[in-house]
Amino acid sequence: MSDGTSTSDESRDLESASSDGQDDRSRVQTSEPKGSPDENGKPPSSDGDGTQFKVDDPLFSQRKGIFQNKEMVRVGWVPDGDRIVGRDDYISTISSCLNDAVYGGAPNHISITGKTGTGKSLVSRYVTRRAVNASVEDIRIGHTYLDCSKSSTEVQVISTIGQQLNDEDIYDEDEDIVKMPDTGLPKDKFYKRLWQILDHYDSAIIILDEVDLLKSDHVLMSLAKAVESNDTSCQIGIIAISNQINFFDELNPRTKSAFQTQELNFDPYNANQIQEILRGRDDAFRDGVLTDDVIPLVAAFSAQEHGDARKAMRLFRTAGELADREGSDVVGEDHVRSAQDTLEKDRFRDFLQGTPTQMKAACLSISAKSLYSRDDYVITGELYDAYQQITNAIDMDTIGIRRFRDILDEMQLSQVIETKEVNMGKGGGRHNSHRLLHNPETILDIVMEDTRFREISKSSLKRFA
Ligand SMILES: Nc1ncnc2c1ncn2[C@@H]1O[C@H](COP(=O)(O)OP(=O)(O)OP(=O)(O)O)[C@@H](O)[C@H]1O
Repeated sequence: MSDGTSTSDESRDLESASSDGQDDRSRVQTSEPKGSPDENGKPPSSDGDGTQFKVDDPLFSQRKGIFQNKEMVRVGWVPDGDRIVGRDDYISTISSCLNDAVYGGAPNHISITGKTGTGKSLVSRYVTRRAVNASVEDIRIGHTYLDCSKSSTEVQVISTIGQQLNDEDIYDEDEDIVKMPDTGLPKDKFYKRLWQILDHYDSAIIILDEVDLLKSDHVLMSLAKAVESNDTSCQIGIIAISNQINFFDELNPRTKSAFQTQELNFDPYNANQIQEILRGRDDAFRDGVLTDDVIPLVAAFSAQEHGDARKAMRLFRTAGELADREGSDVVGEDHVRSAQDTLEKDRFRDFLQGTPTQMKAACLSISAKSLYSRDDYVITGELYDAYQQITNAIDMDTIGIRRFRDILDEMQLSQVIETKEVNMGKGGGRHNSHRLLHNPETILDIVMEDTRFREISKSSLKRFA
């Protein structure tokens, strides 16, 4: 279940990646939103940098707070290289693919898959920044980062890329400044303006994150074929990122043939690597505020799914925020546990929002089993029985087992449950068997927020298990 963390101002994050000791002269001036990290990759010390301010109103006093640099535990922050753990091989492969762009040549396209929180975006943005900083004199490299969950139509993609690259006055053949609006032009005009903007650069690295959320892969083909089709002279390198392992295999054949890539699949982290990642950010907090249990516990919670560094980072930050909010001097185990609870509830609320009531009833059935049955895994038929009892108890329509299976598939895809096939022995046949991946009480709390389920309580669930 992706946590949907906002990664706004992504170009700003890319700008913040350190040059790792290299000449930090970016050939491309990108517009810097307020409060962006400085050019050395150091985050702005916006929250609690020790500066003392005097405020006349006695209602408002300056607290010391838990954080000294909260930006460093924001999911989108791109740290310098020595804080990036266990990704040297991927960094090296991606840099080989981008190498020629540094000298004005054509970069290779890259497709990256891997589970959520395995560092795909971070590594892509970090290496891109290094390439931009390293570019030889007079070579102009443009770079953009696009979250396709926010810009998913062809026009949105083209206009967002164009806007991010259109940071200084670029003139067309009639000496007019090229403007890239959000809407209001025919599609071919959007493309024409993008090509005019790209012509301004020798090469461009375009990162398309969550690329599987594009409404159509046509834009991928157009960008990949742009030079060959004489649309632009700019050498384009696309880094396309997806959580879906088969996404690139399933592209339509025309796109696939234009978009030939170096494929990379990012491995999940183990608990030790997650701890190392967190230790690399502990200076986000003031000296001495983190108790010894915090990092191991955050790492243990994130390792429960698959070693998700995104989850770890959010948990780390939220635990600090909770401690901060209650005016505590330290972050302790209890803050991590409360943060885990808060985040899990938020994620479930997001997941269940807008899903049919049937999904909620199905979630209750597996929660009942998880709370009260002895077995970890429950076969589909038993779950369906529990689901039917629940829908009958609250006088709700009951769907057939085929649709119920679809709902279980959706829960599996969203990592609410894990499904495996079991062999029930002679005559028993093979069955899908499911295990809840989350705290059943959390699910219960969220489902109960829907008034239709109010009459079911935790204790009453026992009879459905
Ligand atoms: N190897 C690493 N070293 C240091 N920090 C890391 C590492 N990998 C991930 N992180 C941090 O974990 C968080 C999530 O990483 P990132 O967004 O790159 O993951 P992702 O694989 O792109 O996830 P998603 O598929 O959900 O977008 C970020 O804050 C990132 O800085």
